[in-house]
Amino acid sequence: MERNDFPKDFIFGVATASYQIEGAYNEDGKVPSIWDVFSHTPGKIKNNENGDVACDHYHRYEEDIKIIKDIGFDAYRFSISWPRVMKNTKEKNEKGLDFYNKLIDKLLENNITPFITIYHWDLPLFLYEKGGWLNDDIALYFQDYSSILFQNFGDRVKHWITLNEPWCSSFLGYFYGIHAPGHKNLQEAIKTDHNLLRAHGYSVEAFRDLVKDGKIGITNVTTKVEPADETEEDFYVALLVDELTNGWFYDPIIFGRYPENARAILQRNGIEIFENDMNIISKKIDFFGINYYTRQLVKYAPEEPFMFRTIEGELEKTEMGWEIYPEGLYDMLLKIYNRYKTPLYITENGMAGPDKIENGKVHDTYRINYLKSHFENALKAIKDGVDLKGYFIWTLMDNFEWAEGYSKRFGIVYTDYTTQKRYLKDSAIWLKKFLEGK
Ligand SMILES: OC[C@@H]1[C@@H](O)[C@H](O)[C@@H](O)c2nc(CNc3ccccc3)cn21
Repeated sequence: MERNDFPKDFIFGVATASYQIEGAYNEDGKVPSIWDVFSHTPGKIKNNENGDVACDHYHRYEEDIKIIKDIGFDAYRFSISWPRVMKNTKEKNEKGLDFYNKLIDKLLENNITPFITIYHWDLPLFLYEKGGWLNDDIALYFQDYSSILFQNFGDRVKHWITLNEPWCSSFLGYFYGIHAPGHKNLQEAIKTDHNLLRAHGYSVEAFRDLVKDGKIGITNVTTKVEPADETEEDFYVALLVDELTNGWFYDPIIFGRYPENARAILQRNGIEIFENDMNIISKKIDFFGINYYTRQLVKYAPEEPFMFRTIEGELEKTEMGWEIYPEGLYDMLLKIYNRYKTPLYITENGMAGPDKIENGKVHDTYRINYLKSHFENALKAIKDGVDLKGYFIWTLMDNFEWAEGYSKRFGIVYTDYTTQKRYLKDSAIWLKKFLEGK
């Protein structure tokens, strides 16, 4: 497989997120986020690490852009830190806007197309203190914030993603409690997800007025859900879990309603489902972003509240314990495209590996094999009719991996956190050769 096997205008990119790489957590007027508070709370993050410094990208962005350029990527997906550009619900932080203006200009100078993610989990504390995603007003606060970004960057940035993975913000942040703000309440998860989708819709509405020649979408985590065994019961719960983890975040945006089986089982468990603003939520988008990593195997378990439990699979796993399952990428690209008939980008795909540095080298052959096999499945999907426009690798450099702190390395570039030096791993060198084949 070569780069030229992909369509001529196919985009290969690399992705990061503000809280995971920037550091400078309290510099130049940036106010706290819920992740600053969560990571400063003892016991929440492995080894009690935090994003105060991270990869110090706030001060090293020029060097990092040089690396992106050197590897040969067409595009770079990054997120804006809401608390870095807004001091409160009304006042902008000009120094924060300046940082992103310099970043965007440097990217364009290097002929790298910027893709902006408006929200990648770092909610300003001043909004959390007003109820955060539980407060219905947040949708309009998000529209105001989005509009400021569109007005400041929309002249140069034409590809926008409203939210990164509302499933994570709502279910990890408000039900499982392993992400900020660490709540454990299913009704809150359902409520926050509805407000996240409302915020998405209001942002799209503003975008159509402010960036008329731009494209906007939303990124969903997209996991292949499979029955653990070939029994009717396992097939049923697989359908149910697919609706709860995938359909719940895709269907409202295209069909203006939540998937019915998941809805029914939530209501049977006394959960209130929300209907308001479905006309806003389903405002037409230009693409879906798919974050694909692995599959989820489920087993019928009537004793469980939602009749299923997740089973550990037998396939080779990454350092996150996630099975390596490239065929699942093909399956989900076909499923999502054929159901929603909306252009797609893979906005994240990658793996955490047992990366060890020796004499400045990291021999991550496993990551080369991972990327190769997932590229092959993406290409197969294109050949089978999926309108797949691009593929962003997660991630540029090792960074703050949320609850895992710095213990998990997803980068194609190795970060030495004591010196802040960056080292191209073998996977980056392989990609450089692959991308040269243009
Ligand atoms: O975990 C790797 C990346 C993470 O660093 C990104 O910020 C985030 O967008 C992201 N989403 C997934 C897939 N979803 C997920 C599942 C379980 C825990 C955390 C994320 C993986 N990743």
